[in-house]
Amino acid sequence: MTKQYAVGLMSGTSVDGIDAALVTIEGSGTNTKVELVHFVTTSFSPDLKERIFQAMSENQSTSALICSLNFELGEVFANAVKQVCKEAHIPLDKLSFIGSHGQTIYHQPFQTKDTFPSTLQIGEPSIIAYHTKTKVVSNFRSMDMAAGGEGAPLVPYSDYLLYRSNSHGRALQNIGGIGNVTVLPKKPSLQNVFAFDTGPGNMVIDGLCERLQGIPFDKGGMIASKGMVHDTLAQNWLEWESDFFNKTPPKSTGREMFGEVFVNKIIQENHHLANEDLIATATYLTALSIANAYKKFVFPTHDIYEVIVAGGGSFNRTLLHWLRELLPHQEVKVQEDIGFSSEAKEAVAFALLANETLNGNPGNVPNATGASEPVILGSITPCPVKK
Ligand SMILES: Nc1ncnc2c1ncn2[C@@H]1O[C@H](COP(=O)(O)OP(=O)(O)OP(=O)(O)O)[C@@H](O)[C@H]1O
Ligand SMILES: CC(=O)N[C@H]1[C@@H]2OC[C@@H](O2)[C@@H](O)[C@@H]1O[C@H](C)C(=O)O
Repeated sequence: MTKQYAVGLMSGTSVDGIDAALVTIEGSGTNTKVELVHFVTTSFSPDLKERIFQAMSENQSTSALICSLNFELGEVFANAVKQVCKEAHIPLDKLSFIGSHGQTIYHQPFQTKDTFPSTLQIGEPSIIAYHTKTKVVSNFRSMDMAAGGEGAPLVPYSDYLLYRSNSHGRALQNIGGIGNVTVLPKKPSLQNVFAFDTGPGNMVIDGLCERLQGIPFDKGGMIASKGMVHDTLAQNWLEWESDFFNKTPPKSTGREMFGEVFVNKIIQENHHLANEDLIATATYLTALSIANAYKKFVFPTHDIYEVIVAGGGSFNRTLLHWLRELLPHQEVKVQEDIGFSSEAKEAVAFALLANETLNGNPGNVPNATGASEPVILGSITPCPVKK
């Protein structure tokens, strides 16, 4: 088995920037060994961030904007690859491949009266490949959808490879823009791993911070820690999307459900509450949606000893406090407690998924996405020059 350098790129639903993880990787499937060499998060400029949100918005988006952003983001992703390699003193020509998730612009996993089941991640792989002179694997979600899946979540495959335990059941909870969990039973197999989106991660908290305080997020959960939680209000807000919360997994969601419209409704209906009370209640809402999801869909059938939190939400101490209160029988840890990085997890996963694609292995977990079978994910864009 040869050790290769690879970069995983993730730009998530929070639109806070690009996560780039430089890893070494060897082997494939259950023999994969992956090590994080270096990690960077590069922020989007405020103007670019605004245009990405505009492209996602059903009222403001245009085809010209999406077309142009696709190429612009390709360059921004290529720059993130260059930066992570430069900081680690690894020359670009040592890179074997890049796994790029892209920026989700729209995710509609179901047939509706106007739309076909579909998902769109942009950030043109040819531009990334050209500027880095490296092969790129991208467009990971489409093949799973072709096989009848929701195209998300995909990280469960990497969770299975990296975090399975022979001694106890684990829940790996990501709290990014959206919250999603991978359930790894004790001594798991790919057949009994399952996963689903639990609901909002930081998306509602961030939306309120932006609208009420003019700041992108609640650092450390400080604002929420000063506010008062109105728990019946949080229960009511969850009721607005009760179809999603009651649905049996597999299921996935996004900004279409917990973005602008959800946040606007909270603000419109609660003028009388102080800003910190609204942010505190939204923080509780995320914790409650996670705990409710476990009580409904995980605990009845699975013995879970520990919950390991990743993603930006793991830095929100108030959110973790509520999660621990609501899950008194589990140990709620963060990735760092078990020797991994909370921030790099998803970017590492896309390097690992690209490696599976290049080795001809499926990368979806049908119990997580609802696909009819395991399929090889992604599109491969070759290195544009002979190396
Ligand atoms: N120090 C911090 N304190 C509190 N919250 C934080 C902190 N750092 C990051 N966050 C939160 O985490 C979010 C980013 O998380 P992350 O990068 O995991 O999301 P993402 O990958 O964009 O989303 P997803 O996983 O849904 O695609 C920020 O928008 C913010 O809400
Ligand atoms: C369509 C899309 O981009 N979904 C994201 C989002 O962010 C978290 C959650 O919703 C998850 O379903 C998914 O991302 C991770 C990386 C996944 O596929 O596992």
